[in-house]
Amino acid sequence: MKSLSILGSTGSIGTNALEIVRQFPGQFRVVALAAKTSIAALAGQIVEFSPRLVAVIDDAHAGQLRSLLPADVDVRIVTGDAGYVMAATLPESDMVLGAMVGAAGLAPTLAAIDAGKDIALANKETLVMGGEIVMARVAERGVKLMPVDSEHSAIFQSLAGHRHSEVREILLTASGGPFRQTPAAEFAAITPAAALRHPNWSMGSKITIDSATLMNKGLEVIEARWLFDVDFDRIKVVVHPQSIIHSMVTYQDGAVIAQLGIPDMKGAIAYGLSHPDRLPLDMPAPDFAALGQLTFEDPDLERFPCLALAFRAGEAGGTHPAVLNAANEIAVAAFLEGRLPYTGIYAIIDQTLNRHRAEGQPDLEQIIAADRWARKTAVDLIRQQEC
Ligand SMILES: NC(=O)C1=CN([C@@H]2O[C@H](COP(=O)(O)OP(=O)(O)OC[C@H]3O[C@@H](n4cnc5c(N)ncnc54)[C@H](OP(=O)(O)O)[C@@H]3O)[C@@H](O)[C@H]2O)C=CC1
Ligand SMILES: CC(=O)[C@@H](O)[C@H](O)COP(=O)(O)O
Ligand SMILES: [Mn+2]
Repeated sequence: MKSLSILGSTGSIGTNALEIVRQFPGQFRVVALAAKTSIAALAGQIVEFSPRLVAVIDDAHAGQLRSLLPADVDVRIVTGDAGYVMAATLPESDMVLGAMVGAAGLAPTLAAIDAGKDIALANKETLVMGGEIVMARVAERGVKLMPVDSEHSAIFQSLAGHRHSEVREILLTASGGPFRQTPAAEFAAITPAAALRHPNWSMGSKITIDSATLMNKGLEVIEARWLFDVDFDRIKVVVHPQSIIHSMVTYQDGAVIAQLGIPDMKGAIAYGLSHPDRLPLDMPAPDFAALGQLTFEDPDLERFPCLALAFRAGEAGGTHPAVLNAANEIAVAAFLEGRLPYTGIYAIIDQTLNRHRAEGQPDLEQIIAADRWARKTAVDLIRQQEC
C-alpha cells in the first residue's frame, strides 16, 4: 500500500489521480491533499478519501472548507505556503504527486525531496524554474522522481533498459495545438474560448493555452533537458497531430524507441505512481486500423515563436528559464481575462526576457527573486499596453 500526498488534487491531473486511487484501493491511500480555492470539490474529496491533512491557500478558504465538512470528519486543515509544505512532507506519506499548476509547485516539491519522499511530477514549471537544483537534490537524497508529463513518461519508458551514452536524440512530440493550420493573419483575433479547445487532450486552462502557443512544448524541452540530462541540441520537437506517439528516443544506431497510447493522462499518472509495476487499467490501446495514419511535420517557429523563445531561454540558462516561465504565467492569465491578445503572450515574454539581467549559476533565492521580478515586469508591460 502506497501512501500519497496529492498537491493540486482538484485539478485535471489531481482528479485523474484520485480516479486511479478509487480504482485501486488496495494499492494506494491518500494521506494529504492540497488545492487553492476549489473548496466544494475538496470537501467531497476529503469525505471520500479521508486524508489526515489538507492544505488550502488561506484562512478564509480553510474556514469555508471546515463549514462544508460533516462534524465527524477528522482532518487537519492547514494554510498557505507552510501548509503546502506540510502536505508535501507529512511523515505518513511515501510519494508526493506534484500536480499544482505554475511556480507554486516548486517549494513544496523541493520540501518533499528534502524530506525523502518519492515524487511523481506533473508540475513542469518546477523543473523549468529550478531543474538543476531539483535534480541535484533528488540525487543527494536518493529519492525517485517519476515524470508524469505524458512526453516525459514516454521518454522515461523509451530509455528503460538502454544506455544513456548510446542516446542520439530525444524526439518530443507536439500535437500542434488548435491553431496548427491557422494562418498567421488570423492570430491577433484568437479568443480564449478558441484557444481552450485542445484537439486531443482535456487539461487545465493554463497548460491548454500553453499548448495553443507551443510554449507548452518549449517548457517540456527544458523539462526534458533536466530530467534526462540531455543538452538542448539533442532535443528535437516533431509535430504529431494525433497525439498517439507520446515521444521517442533515437539511439546511435538509428533505432527509434517510442511509447504509444491514447491521449488520456491516466496512463502516465498510473505509471508514475506504480512504477515499476503496470496497473491493469481500464484503458484501450490505440486502434491503429481505425486511426489509419500517424503523421508528422516540423513545428512552424514563425507562427509559434514561443517555442524558439523557450529554446533560447533554456540554452541561456541561469535565471532565464524562470523569467520565461513567470512572464508566461502572467501573460496567459491576462489573455484568459481578455486583457491581452493571443499574439501579446509572445510579445510580453520576449520583452520581459529582454529586460532581464540574468544570474549565471543561481541559487534558489535568486531563482525566486527572478520569478518575482519577471511577474512584476510582465504585469507593468501589460498595463502599459492597456493604456
Ligand atoms: N492536465 C494535464 O493533462 C497535464 C498537466 N501537466 C502539468 O500538471 C500541472 C497541473 O495541471 P492541471 O491539472 O492541468 O491544472 P489545473 O488548473 O486543472 O489544476 C491545478 C491545481 O493546482 C491548484 N493550484 C492552482 N494554483 C495554486 C496555488 N497557487 N497554490 C496551490 N495550489 C494551486 C488548483 O487548485 P484549485 O482547483 O483550488 O484552483 C488545482 O488543484 C501543471 O503544471 C501542468 O503543466 C502536465 C501534463 C499534462
Ligand atoms: C498531456 C500532456 O502531457 C500535455 O502536456 C500535452 O502534451 C499537451 O499537448 P501539446 O502537444 O499540444 O502541447
Ligand atoms: Mn506534455
